[in-house]
Amino acid sequence: MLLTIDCGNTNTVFAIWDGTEFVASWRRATNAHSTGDEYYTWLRTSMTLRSLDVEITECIISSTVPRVVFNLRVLCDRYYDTRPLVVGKPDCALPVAPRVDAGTTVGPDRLVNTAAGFDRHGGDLIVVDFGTATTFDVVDHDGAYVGGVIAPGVNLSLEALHMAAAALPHVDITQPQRVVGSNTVACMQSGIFWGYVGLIKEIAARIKSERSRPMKVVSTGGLAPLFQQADTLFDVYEDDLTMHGLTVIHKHNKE
Ligand SMILES: Nc1ncnc2c1ncn2[C@@H]1O[C@H](COP(=O)(O)OP(=O)(O)OP(=O)(O)O)[C@@H](O)[C@H]1O
Ligand SMILES: CC(C)(CO)[C@@H](O)C(=O)NCCC(=O)O
Ligand SMILES: [K+]
Repeated sequence: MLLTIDCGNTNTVFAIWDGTEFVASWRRATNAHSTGDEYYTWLRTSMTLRSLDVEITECIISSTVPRVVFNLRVLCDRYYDTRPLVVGKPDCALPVAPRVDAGTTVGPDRLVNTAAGFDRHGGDLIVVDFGTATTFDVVDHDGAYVGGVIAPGVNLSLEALHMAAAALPHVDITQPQRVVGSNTVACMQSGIFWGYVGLIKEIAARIKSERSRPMKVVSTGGLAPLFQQADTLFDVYEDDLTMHGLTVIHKHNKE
């Protein structure tokens, strides 16, 4: 079975792919100090808790945090006796090469989302991922990643307000009933929520107009449904997009 690992700046998701479907997935905080031994004991325990007895024979990793890769490699090598594919490394081929400025290192999560989006929907796509940052990945007609947009993530924006202003509390994102907040929390939630709705609309519209063609907007990440509630911002939402992309890239390298 294949172990897929999507390591973001905030969270790392581990999932097991049996060739047809994901049989389980687990999420933990990203921590560059976690060792291979720790990952293994945690995964073993997590599997036991679900009465899962599977043999992991292959592994693919996407990591936006380079330092974490070393310990994930140790996990694969020591405990599963396999050399992992690491997205973005020269020995991990992509279905279609990105077309960006020379010397640019595209985030592996964006390359994975591109491969996943193209596999499911074909080309001319905008993939919006609500992670630590909110990214827009532009996928050309042939499936190449050709660039995009990086905006501050929703939770990061809320945290920045709290950190920078003494009188602003820590708040969670939610859809406010009204735009005009009548207390501090409601004001902050309005700024981030409606500001984000505007950001998504404006950026998607400008990408479409800059490329002068219709493009499908695919969203992923836990917060996408919250924004979709307020307005029609995306054509489709897929919570498993990044994990799907890892299986697509793995398959491409095995063919
Ligand atoms: N209403 C909500 N308010 C706050 N957080 C939410 C809400 N709904 C989902 N989430 C959180 O959104 C996160 C979505 O995870 P996702 O993998 O998309 O990004 P991330 O883990 O925050 O970032 P990264 O992938 O960059 O590490 C999860 O941590 C989930 O708990
Ligand atoms: C933008 C993030 C942080 C989103 O996870 C990640 O994709 C990244 O670190 N990217 C590197 C820069 C780039 O993609 O152009
Ligand atoms: K993510």
